[in-house]
Amino acid sequence: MSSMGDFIRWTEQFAAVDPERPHTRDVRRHPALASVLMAFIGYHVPYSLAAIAMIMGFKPFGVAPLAYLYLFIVIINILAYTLILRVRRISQRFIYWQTVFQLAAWLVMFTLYTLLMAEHRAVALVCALMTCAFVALIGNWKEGLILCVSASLSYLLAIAVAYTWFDQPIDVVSETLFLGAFIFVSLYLTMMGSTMRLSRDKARQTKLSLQKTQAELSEVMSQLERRARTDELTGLHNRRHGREVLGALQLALETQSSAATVMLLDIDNFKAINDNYGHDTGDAVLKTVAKTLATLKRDDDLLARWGGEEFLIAWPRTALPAAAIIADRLRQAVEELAIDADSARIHITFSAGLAELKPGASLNDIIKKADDRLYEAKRTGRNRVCYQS
Ligand SMILES: Nc1nc2c(ncn2[C@@H]2O[C@H](COP(=O)(O)OP(=O)(O)OP(=O)(O)O)[C@@H](O)[C@H]2O)c(=O)[nH]1
Repeated sequence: MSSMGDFIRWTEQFAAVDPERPHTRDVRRHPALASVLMAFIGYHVPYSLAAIAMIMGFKPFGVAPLAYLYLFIVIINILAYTLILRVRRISQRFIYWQTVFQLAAWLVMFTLYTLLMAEHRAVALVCALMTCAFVALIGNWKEGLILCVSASLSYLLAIAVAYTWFDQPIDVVSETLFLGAFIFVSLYLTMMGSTMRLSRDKARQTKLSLQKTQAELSEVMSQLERRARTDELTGLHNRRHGREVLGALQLALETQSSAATVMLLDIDNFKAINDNYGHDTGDAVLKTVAKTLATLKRDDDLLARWGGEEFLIAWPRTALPAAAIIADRLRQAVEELAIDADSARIHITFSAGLAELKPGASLNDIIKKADDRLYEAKRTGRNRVCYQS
């Protein structure tokens, strides 16, 4: 872990609600109970244990173990507050409850240490300062201020109790200086922490909105890309994308020993449909033909709208004679269509030309060959498939 940020992120992940088991660590339903537990884990238990240990005379190395213990307590507080940071986003009520228990904890802590071990009062205050600083970093200035004021008041109260009822000697000047320094530094840290938090939140916000914009942008890009490859009317591949797929198919033939065939088909007398029934009916006919061809094709067959009332089909792993059989089946399927238009039923046919897709040959030449055969089919009576065997 290289920095405090990494540490916070790690503990946030640690404290994150498990989406598979949302009830775990989800304190939304019981903020008060969760807050009591948190306060006990964070304050009362370690402070009480420390106090009990020292009351029982656990001072094998003088003051040093006490300092380590404080350090341990501060680490636990940091973890507890990191959990709060997580929970804050869920329940604002939680943080209020937490603050109430913090006030109680300060009172218990200062009173205990001031009464039992006056010489360690300063250590307690330094730990309070560290906790304040951490709260300021993850919380907001209000919480930092509440902590700072409550710590100062607890300190004053503890001194008053020690002086009045326990006859402890009090050095007013040094106590005042120490408390003044505490208030000054903790307020400074609080303000600094809140500024840091604000800018961190802002950076997080900016990052989120950037990520959102990026996601929207890539969605628009993929939509545009899809549109650039698709024919709007029929939903089939358009000519540009069809050509690309055809090129790839031809390239693949160089390493395969199989054959592939291309077919260009053109709906017969389509102009008459437009003229007699209108452009919308013409569009509907195109869509019906496209749908019929699409339902009869295999997954890796290429079907594209080549332009106007012209379509291109390419069959991989299919030699010319086999393709001719498939083409004729398609021709029959389209011939059997009955498309409703106004009060009439439209019957259509298509003419088609086939050409073998050969590796190394020019794609334009191959398409031209299929086109020549298509016009041969038109010339020789339409509703037929022509190819050069
Ligand atoms: N409704 C509609 N018509 C289109 C579309 N694209 C092209 N056309 C029309 O298709 C007709 C094609 O007519 P022609 O090229 O003369 O061919 P044809 O009438 O099919 O005659 P043959 O091909 O010789 O059988 C033209 O009237 C075009 O305007 C389209 O997207 N929708």
